Amino acid sequence: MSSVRTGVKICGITEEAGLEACVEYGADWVGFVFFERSPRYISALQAKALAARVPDSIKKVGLFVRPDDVALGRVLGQVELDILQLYTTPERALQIQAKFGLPVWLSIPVASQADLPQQCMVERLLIEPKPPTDATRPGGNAQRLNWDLLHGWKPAYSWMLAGGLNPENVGQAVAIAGAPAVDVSSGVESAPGIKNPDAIARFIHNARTPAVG
Ligand SMILES: O=C(O)c1ccccc1N[C@@H]1O[C@H](COP(=O)(O)O)[C@@H](O)[C@H]1O
Repeated sequence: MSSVRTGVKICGITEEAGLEACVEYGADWVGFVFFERSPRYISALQAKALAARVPDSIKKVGLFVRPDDVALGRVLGQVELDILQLYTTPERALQIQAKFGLPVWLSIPVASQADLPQQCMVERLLIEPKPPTDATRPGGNAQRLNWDLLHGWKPAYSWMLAGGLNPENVGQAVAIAGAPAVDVSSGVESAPGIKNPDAIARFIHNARTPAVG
């Protein structure tokens, strides 16, 4: 069992109480969703106000779905982000990384071991379940991956596990999948888009407390 501290990203921050819980309980990254069809969508101006309250020890991640350069430039002109989390093709992700000069995390939808990439050309890959065919967004659906698919998988690049995690299952997910870092949105909410500070506290604690059995 690994004793490495699990990295934690809390995604879809829309208001101060959720952000304060991330700061108080020690999240490594907070995510702002710039995808209008999400219940966690916030404008660049709202993100700017929240970002001003984030200490340097926590990195700010902007989440974009198939963004064009204009949309990215508009947000980045208003909010200081540290990382771009993208739902797009690998080719476009590389283009964006080169053009905007920020580290890129690329979401990889996984349904079987054959979907696990051999290599990574960006800073990190987010390993997530393939969304349901009728989903209106490519993530944030509270849908979990079969963690057994990742058991013993040790890629030579940085990655993170996402999808359907919550305070009750994250310890087991980390133990089975060997995930060095985890990402959560729906699993720490009291309503879509509204984070629950107590759930954030428990999620972060349990992500870093190895589950046994
Ligand atoms: O959170 C959203 O609304 C969202 C919208 C579009 C793409 C991704 C989104 N969220 C990301 O999805 C995963 C898993 O979310 P959940 O914990 O299952 O709700 C997470 O990486 C979020 O960053």
